[in-house]
Amino acid sequence: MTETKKERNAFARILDFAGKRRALTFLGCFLTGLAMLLSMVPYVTIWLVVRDLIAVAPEWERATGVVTYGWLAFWFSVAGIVVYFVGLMCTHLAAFRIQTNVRKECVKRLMNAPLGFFDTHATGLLRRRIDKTSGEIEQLFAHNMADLSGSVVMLVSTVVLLFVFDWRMGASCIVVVFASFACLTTMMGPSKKSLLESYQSALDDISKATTEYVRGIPVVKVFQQTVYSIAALKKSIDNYSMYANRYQSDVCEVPQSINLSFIEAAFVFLLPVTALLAPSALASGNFAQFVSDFAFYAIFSAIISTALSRVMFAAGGMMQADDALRRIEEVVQAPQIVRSANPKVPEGNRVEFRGVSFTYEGAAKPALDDVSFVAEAGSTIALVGPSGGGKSTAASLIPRFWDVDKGSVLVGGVDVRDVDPHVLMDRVAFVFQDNRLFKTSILENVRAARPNASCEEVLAALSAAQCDDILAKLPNGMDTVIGTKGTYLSGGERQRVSLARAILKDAPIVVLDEATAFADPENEALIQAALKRLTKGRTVIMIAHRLTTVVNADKIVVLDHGRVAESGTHGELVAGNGLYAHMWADYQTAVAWKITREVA
Ligand SMILES: Nc1ncnc2c1ncn2[C@@H]1O[C@H](COP(=O)(O)OP(=O)(O)OP(=O)(O)O)[C@@H](O)[C@H]1O
Repeated sequence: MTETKKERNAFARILDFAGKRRALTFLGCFLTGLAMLLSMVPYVTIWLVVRDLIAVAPEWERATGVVTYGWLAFWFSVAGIVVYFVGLMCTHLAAFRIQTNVRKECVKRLMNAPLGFFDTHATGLLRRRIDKTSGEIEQLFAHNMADLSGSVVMLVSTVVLLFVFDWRMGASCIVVVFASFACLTTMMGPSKKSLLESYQSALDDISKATTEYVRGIPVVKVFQQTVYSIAALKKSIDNYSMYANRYQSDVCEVPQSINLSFIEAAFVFLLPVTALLAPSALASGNFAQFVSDFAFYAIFSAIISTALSRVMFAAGGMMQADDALRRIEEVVQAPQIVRSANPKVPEGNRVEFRGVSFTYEGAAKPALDDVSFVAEAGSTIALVGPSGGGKSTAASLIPRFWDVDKGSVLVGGVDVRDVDPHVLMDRVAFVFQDNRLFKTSILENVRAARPNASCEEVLAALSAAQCDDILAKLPNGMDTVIGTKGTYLSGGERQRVSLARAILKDAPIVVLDEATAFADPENEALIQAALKRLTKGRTVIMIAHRLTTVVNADKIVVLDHGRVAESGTHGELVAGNGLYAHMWADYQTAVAWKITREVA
């Protein structure tokens, strides 16, 4: 019951995207229904011609109405086509608006979704959903609904007409309607619906597995894992193939073939009944009338077949479209960054975590549990700790990639949830571990941080980020498009370009997540110089595994299992002989071992 209500709401919600054209959907359905009625008139006129001919046989010249019937058939056919065309125009106009608005809404929702949402929702899959599903929705509102309403009108009016002359012959034709509806119900029952859902999910999985496989090809080649690496992809293909086969046989082949057999057999049901009734018609002397009635039912049995197959295909289309509606709803209902009704402006650039707890959706344990620390304005605070301790999670809560479950993250004394998202984004620059550069020029990549920056300002930022050597070796300097014609950047080079982006942004708070992660020694020196330039006079929250980069931090916060294990300066923590002191000792040993090996 609740499910039906929910489904209806999904349909109504998507229909809302038609805006002022909403009424066109209904008008279009009405007109296609009317067109079906008009298109049935020629069948009636055919029967009228047959009836008149039977009545005057063999004096055919007395059948004077034939020409009139011919014209009637012609004009009603034309009217039917015109009205159908206008009806489809209406549904298409509404469907195009729905499709455009659904796409716009999806993009808007995704733009406003917390960045963390994209960690759990593959972007390729989201794109596929928006592209494919909005196409299916267009199909639903432009064709399926119109077809279904037209077909239902055709079916209902045929059934009514069937009882006009002889209810017994009519009933013999109706048998097929019941039998076909039984098949339709089987086709569209709850189990088939869940089969369709599983089939669509298997399709999504295959797309995800293929992307992962293609992405992982370098790793596969390096580790010679050709057999194992394809296992996940093969599993998803097998799974898809299993559902595709079941969908084909359970939903498509069996019920459809049974249904089609019934449809084709519509005429056959009529024959035995006619044979049974014929003797009494002969005896009563009304045989001519009886034959003309038979002609009527013979003609309308054919229409019933057409109407039923139309309903069947339209209903199948509706079932698929229904599934598409649910899929797009997931995007349309993507979580949104909640904007405060009364946003406050942060005063200063102090960052504070106050009793922060956060659990990822579906995770058993919190990633952060009652975490508190302060980064004073203009100071550098380092987050260190074992892998999985919660460093990246803590960093991602500052620009609201996620919102906290408990406690608060404050910037300039204001809870980040009370700051306008644009103001917050202007205040915080985030340098990711895995730097994402667009496939465009270096100029545009850097300018993404401040679209109105001049070329000189971009050049100055690139220079401050130690990118002069990169520009010098590229054919068109900063106008070179990255990723084309052999212009690929190394991990360290990409890192420096993204640091230039952060420098250009000129935000007073900088969050650095593993900024030197991909650097070789030569690049690391350059990155350190760029970082020095970027972090000067700003509040810096940095995550680093190389402990040498955090030695000079004003404060080091050690996160372990989502809790603050200890905090203090490097000297204080080493003296404290706690977790950090052990990590430092291990790090020293590792460095000494590396140097020894290099010297040897
Ligand atoms: N998107 C996610 N969904 C569910 N759990 C997650 C997600 N991201 C991280 N986690 C979990 O949250 C915990 C903290 O992870 P986080 O990445 O913040 O740790 P970290 O200290 O930065 O680790 P590392 O040093 O390895 O990068 C881990 O247990 C991790 O498995």
